[in-house]
Amino acid sequence: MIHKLPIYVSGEIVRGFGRGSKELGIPTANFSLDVVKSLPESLQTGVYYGWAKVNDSEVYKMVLSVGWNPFYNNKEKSLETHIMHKFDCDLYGRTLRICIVGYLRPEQNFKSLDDLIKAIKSDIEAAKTLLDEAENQKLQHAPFFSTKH
Ligand SMILES: Cc1cc2nc3c(=O)[nH]c(=O)nc-3n(C[C@H](O)[C@H](O)[C@H](O)COP(=O)(O)O)c2cc1C
Ligand SMILES: Nc1ncnc2c1ncn2[C@@H]1O[C@H](COP(=O)(O)OP(=O)(O)O)[C@@H](O)[C@H]1O
Ligand SMILES: [Mg+2]
Repeated sequence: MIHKLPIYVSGEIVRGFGRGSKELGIPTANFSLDVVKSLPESLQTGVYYGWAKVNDSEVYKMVLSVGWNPFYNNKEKSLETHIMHKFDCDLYGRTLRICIVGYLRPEQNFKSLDDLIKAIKSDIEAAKTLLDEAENQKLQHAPFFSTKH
């Protein structure tokens, strides 16, 4: 069964393997294992799009990867958000809030790093367009993003 969307998740940004920026050129803000374990069982692994906010920033578009990163064969499930905004410094320790709006595709293995990068870039383009739809635009104004913490 596919979990009903949107769902809202928040938590501290922690360190991953450092591959996102160095190997892919696409940084992903990782949540802790505690947050990953708190996800509903029925949220299937794969690639999603939605909205993201870091501490009291604006709300930005994002793409999200949920799973074991088959290309790297990770041992722990991860929940990683690429925020579509250029930040001047790193975000470790800050609070990330995300609204998961829609599903794009299952996680895949790829023949080369270049193919993985191409797939993620195409996810980013798809997410940009989908998030411009009126129904999805509304979600960036959800009360979840405006409450103080
Ligand atoms: C939009 C998006 C799609 C992704 N799709 C895949 C995928 O299909 N297969 C895969 O192995 N990893 C996928 N990843 C995860 C990357 O492999 C991962 O972000 C990278 O290894 C960085 O990990 P790190 O945060 O531990 O450094 C995706 C990441 C993003 C942001
Ligand atoms: N646009 C962005 N989206 C996500 N993380 C970003 C972004 N810009 C800078 N960062 C920083 O880069 C880190 C992610 O890079 P990455 O190489 O995936 O490292 P890690 O493996 O520690 O998650 C984030 O934790 C954050 O501190
Ligand atoms: Mg990361």
